[in-house]
Amino acid sequence: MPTTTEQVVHGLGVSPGLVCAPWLAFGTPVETSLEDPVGESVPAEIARVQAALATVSGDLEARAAQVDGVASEILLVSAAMARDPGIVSAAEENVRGGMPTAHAVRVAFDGFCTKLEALGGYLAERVADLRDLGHRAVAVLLGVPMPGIPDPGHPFVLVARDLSPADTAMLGGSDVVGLLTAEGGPTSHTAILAKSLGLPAIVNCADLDRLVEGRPVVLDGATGEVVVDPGEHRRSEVSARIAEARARVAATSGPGRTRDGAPVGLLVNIGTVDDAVRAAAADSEGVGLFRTEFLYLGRQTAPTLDEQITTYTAVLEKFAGRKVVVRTLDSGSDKPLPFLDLGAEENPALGVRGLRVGSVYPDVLATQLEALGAAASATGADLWVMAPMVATADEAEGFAALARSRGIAKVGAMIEIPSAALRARDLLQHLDFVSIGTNDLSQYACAADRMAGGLATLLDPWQPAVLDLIGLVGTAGAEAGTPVGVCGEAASDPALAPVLVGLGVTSLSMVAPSLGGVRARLAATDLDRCREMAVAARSATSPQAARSAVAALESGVPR
Ligand SMILES: C=C(OP(=O)(O)O)C(=O)O
Ligand SMILES: [Mg+2]
Repeated sequence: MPTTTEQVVHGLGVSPGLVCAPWLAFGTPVETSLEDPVGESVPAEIARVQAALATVSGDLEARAAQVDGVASEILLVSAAMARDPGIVSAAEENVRGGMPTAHAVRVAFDGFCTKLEALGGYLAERVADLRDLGHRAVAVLLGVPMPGIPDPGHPFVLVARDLSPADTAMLGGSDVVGLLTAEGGPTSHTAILAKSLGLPAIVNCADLDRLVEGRPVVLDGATGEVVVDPGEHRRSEVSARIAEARARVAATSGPGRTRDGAPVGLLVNIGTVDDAVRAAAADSEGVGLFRTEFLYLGRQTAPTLDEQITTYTAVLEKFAGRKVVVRTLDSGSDKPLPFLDLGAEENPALGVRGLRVGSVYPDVLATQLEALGAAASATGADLWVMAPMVATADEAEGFAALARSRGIAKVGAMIEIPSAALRARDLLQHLDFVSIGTNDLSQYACAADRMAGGLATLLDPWQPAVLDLIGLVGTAGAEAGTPVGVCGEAASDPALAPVLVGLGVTSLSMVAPSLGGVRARLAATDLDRCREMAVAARSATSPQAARSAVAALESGVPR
């Protein structure tokens, strides 16, 4: 029974897991003002500005060297931003104009943030990173501790308004055992990185003001529930549940199965060769989504055929004997590339992105498919290739013909546009498999920008409308005898996994740390129960009601 001092607040659970620990706030940046003292020598102050920015950049580079994969890449991009000549000269100009040095730097960063915000889209999302760099430079100039993750020497739940990628990237080496933020959505970088680190996380929690720093909290990343000041009884109940969950995960291994033995492929999502090296060691049946964008990002020309063959061969070799699903380039919208000029677009998320870029730049798609075909025949790997952002059966047919002409045996499409889900039956006539991208499917089904934390409820994959669309694809797949995967963030939610299986999904692809929880949940649920859960979730009229309806059917199924 809860004690009277307990308080419960709610956010959006984005990385499952249960934890009980004291919470600490993310270090707040120091304020600056025009009233601060001004340095005596302008040249000396300018030199200090340059040194501070170099220190911030160097610090991030050093941190990048301590981590790897996505975290390292994120830090290196931030390090480069701190050296941006435009920012350096704006800060110098402010110093020359008589501003106190730290304030001059702060104002320079604020100016660039405003410009980025005005540009909107992908660039506007970099504002948090840029602001964070400004705070760091100010801390160096004033000789105060860097804002950021505390280091108390014991495990703690980190509480913040939102986290910049640079800070999220450092979570791995810290004592943080859970994350709670006031902002952010289910596909924010905080959510994705927390999941890749296996950290329970809740975002979009409006009630953070009710928390008193240093007090213990119980954070349930599956339900989004936060219990502040848990009583003795609650704490021992949580410890028992954590121990049980660990034991259950440890007790299951190997290919995914429901309790009564129906196979459900459990696969990993990867985005680089480094990811492949790490993920190859995980207990998975292969790769369900290899995002190939990393090969194209941050360069002025497209990667050559040979370069691509080398990369794909390296990844396929890591997964010898297991299937690897590669997605062709998903550029455009939030991933613009300088060598693929698509002109100005009013609404890039609804513009030329994904497979559509292939019709403007057919050589880029043809070269990628040729490289994939060559890598498959060199390795004899079980290669499956799918296109992103397919909207119609004609597009599926065209892509399949092109891929098959390059020697690719298994050709599929991502289902991430409602039209493709509604007419999955037509698409499947041309394809060997489909994989549902729930991140974009939610965005387009509910017309809610996937990066907009304020729209998190609309982006929740438990939205009954999204479940309906997934159900249509599952039914079409079952009729055609064609595999239907899910490779969006929804695949890593253990509570949703049986629902997806009940909707007809045959494989789930996620970051490696999520595999154990999903495998254990499936192993505890019969296929018929999965189907009942799917019906119950679709009968609900809100994500919360869907969760509750499924939880009610879980009695007797260990969580
Ligand atoms: C897996 C997906 O693709 P991405 O997140 O790369 O757009 C998705 O949209 O769910
Ligand atoms: Mg997508």
